[in-house]
Amino acid sequence: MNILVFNAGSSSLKFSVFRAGHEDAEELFKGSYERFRDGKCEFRFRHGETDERGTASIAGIDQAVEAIPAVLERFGLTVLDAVGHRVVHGGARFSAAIVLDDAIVAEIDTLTPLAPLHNPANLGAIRLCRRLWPDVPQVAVFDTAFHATNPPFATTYAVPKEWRDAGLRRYGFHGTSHKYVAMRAAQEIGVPASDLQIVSVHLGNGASVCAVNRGKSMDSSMGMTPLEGLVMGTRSGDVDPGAFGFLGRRFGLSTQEIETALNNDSGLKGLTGSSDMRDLEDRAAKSDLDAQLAIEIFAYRARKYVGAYAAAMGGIDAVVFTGGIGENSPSMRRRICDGLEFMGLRLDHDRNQSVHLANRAAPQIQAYGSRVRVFVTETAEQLMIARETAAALTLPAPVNEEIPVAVSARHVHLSASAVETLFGPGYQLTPAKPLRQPGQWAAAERVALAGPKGRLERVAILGPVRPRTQIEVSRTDSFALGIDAPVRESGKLDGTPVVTIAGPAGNLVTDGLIIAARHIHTNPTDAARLGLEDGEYVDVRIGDADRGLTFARTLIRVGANSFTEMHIDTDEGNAAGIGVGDGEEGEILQEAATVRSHSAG
Ligand SMILES: Nc1ncnc2c1ncn2[C@@H]1O[C@H](COP(=O)(O)OP(=O)(O)O)[C@@H](O)[C@H]1O
Ligand SMILES: CC(=O)OP(=O)(O)O
Ligand SMILES: [Mg+2]
Repeated sequence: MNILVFNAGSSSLKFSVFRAGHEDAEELFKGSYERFRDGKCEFRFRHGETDERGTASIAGIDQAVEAIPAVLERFGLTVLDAVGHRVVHGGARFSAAIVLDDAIVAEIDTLTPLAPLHNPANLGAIRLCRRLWPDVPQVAVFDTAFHATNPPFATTYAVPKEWRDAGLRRYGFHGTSHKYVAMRAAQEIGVPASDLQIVSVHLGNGASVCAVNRGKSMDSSMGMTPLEGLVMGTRSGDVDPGAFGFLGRRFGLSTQEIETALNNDSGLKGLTGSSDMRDLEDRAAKSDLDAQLAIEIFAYRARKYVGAYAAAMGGIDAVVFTGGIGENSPSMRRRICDGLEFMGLRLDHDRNQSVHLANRAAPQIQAYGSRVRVFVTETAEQLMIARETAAALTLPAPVNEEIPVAVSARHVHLSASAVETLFGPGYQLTPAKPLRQPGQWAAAERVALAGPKGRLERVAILGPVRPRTQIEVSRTDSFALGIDAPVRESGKLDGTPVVTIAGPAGNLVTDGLIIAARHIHTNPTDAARLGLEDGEYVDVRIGDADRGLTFARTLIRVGANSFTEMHIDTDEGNAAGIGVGDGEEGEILQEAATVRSHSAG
């Protein structure tokens, strides 16, 4: 599948063409237009061995969008199967990528006032593509989506209820970038992101810092709009909202005028006349005091947020720099890190100076002995957008990961008091056969189950003892017993039916009879490798060509020491044509389901 990706930022238009297969998306072409000034801009096109740079007579991002079809034509990239668009603001409505149609485009349009520097260009690209290629599916990938996990105490402004009810809240942006670079750092460290506390520092023309706490965005410096937080190219970042009153009284400015000035004429541009960090660094080197102060303010604000997010998460393992400035300015990285030694972060100045970022490298630039790691890596917004676009459009496809499947025959887990009732006071079960889940075993003893319709003999007991007795049978078993058992997750036993367990020393009448919901046990390492999270549901394909089945809604249960294995019951095994001890394996299908259900409703 060939996917064209648009990434319109506030100062640049980046676009790529990817070939997406089962493995990953491969970037065939990468282009950019940036440094727009005096009706011109710089472009760069990379395709195979070709690397073209030059100046084009293109005045702004909207015009650059219009120029792209001709560029694609020139490079022979005319076969497109999908288009992925960066959309900066997704509001509260869009927390995942979505396939575009008229209604969705109209909804995105309503968010334009909340991202005035971005959404118009994002929509411009969407409309152009819908006009040029009406039959090619298009997907929007939102900057805000990664921050959907932010807790209410991070997203709520302390303002009147009526305003909050009307939707005044924090969202956060650059999510695609923060997600990618945090994941990239975790990969380099070799520890699942779910075990790490990472501060991601995206410094482009727009800039934000994100607290990625155990793999999830917890907070970020941008707010309801991409204006809050850091000093940016043309944006002020944090200012006292009291400024509105002052500016109204002093200059008679309207809210609209103040908003526009804070978005377009502030930040580095407001401080120096130029929004471009390269200009500022050149000028600062020539002793330009405005440029020097602007650089100091920029670094100081970023450093404050790094410290704040370490405190917010209660720890920090790594800082990752990315974005045009974060990737390319060693002096800015040094200024931000200077003074953070107190929290165990020490930079190695030589490493910081000699960063090379080809081929998605993520070099570490902390000093030996620094407790906090410091990474620099090129952001990969387009790659992420291509992946999400492919996922949103592809039916579940095997990820080539085989998971052992175990068919669990009926069994019971007993409490200590149940063991005594069934086997006599002080009785201890005899571990006879270890199970694949560490520490668990099948006992030598057996019990019988009795219901109004019938009895099941020689039912296995799995040890060790548990706080509560649980009896797991198949639907067929429940018919045999004459008891209607519910499908439940292990441990969720409230309101479950009563059954009689018969042992050599006595009978126990107890609730806890369930049909165990199918599930996959896994551990944090395997979960990270497989892209799984505790509590989520996946589809799994099992079985041979004749009777193979896809089991939908299979629960993921991550345990610190679990052996990765899927558990189904005998009815499910029979249906898929596999039996106990068959050594069958299942394939997890990609979790496109959540994304697809969005586009349906
Ligand atoms: N070599 C460099 N040194 C310092 N700053 C740089 C360098 N290269 C790019 N930048 C800065 O990166 C910023 C643009 O970042 P980028 O991520 O490309 O922008 P956008 O937010 O539009 O995607 C500009 O301020 C630019 O000056
Ligand atoms: C959200 C945002 O500010 O994006 P960019 O940095 O691309 O302008
Ligand atoms: Mg950007």
